[in-house]
Amino acid sequence: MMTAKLTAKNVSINFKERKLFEFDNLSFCEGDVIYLQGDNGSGKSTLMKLIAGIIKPNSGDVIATGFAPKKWWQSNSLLGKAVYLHQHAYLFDGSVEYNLRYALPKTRFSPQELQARVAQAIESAQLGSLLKSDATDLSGGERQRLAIARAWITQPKLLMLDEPISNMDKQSQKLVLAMINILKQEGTGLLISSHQTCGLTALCQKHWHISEQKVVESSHIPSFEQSQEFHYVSAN
Ligand SMILES: Nc1ncnc2c1ncn2[C@@H]1O[C@H](COP(=O)(O)OP(=O)(O)OP(=O)(O)O)[C@@H](O)[C@H]1O
Repeated sequence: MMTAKLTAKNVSINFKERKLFEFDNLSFCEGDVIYLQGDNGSGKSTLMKLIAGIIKPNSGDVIATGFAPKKWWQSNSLLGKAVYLHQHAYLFDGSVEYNLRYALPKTRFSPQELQARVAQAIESAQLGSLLKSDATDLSGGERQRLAIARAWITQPKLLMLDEPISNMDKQSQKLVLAMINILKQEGTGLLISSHQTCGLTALCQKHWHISEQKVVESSHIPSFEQSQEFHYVSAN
């Protein structure tokens, strides 16, 4: 099977008169684990929405290759090719269990495999005691764990996680890190945004940095320890 890949070329994004960022060529494909870094407001979420097909660039294109062709009656848009997990997780009205089981990928897994995957997600995200709770009653960190567990079950080819562990305590961060690590091992392409380095960024192999209105790619991942020290100093 061909590798699923999204390539964005000659992109520029403006909001009214203000240029947010531009770049010549970036691609995101299965197997990639990319750390997307940038200050608050630099455009990390906007870049993810562009790749997800939620917004269109002012100039440039995003091209998808390696995906199954759509049926003739379906529009061949970018939407749905890469899953975008919003910073503030969107959940459905209903219980945690309903949220986990909603729209499961019945074509990719057998019913037994799916059952096992759901059970593993509940265990990994420690949602067992919350299954019957209303998703709207969850705490912020629990909601994020649920949203990630749901994405984990579906094992998308490409997954974008927008600040996935912000506002999480250490224990929740550890759970999420372990789930994301499994997706990495399964070959899911991951694009992970964070304004600061964290345990997650240590999993990454590529670095996209939005700085001075440009998105720059490199293979150098800023180290986690260094930045902890930096934050310690800057907090005082
Ligand atoms: N639809 C829009 N119309 C106008 N301005 C927008 C729109 N979407 C985003 N912006 C602006 O673009 C800038 C970048 O927003 P974005 O959410 O992409 O940043 P970010 O890097 O993800 O920030 P943070 O780290 O704070 O989440 C912000 O100043 C925001 O106000």
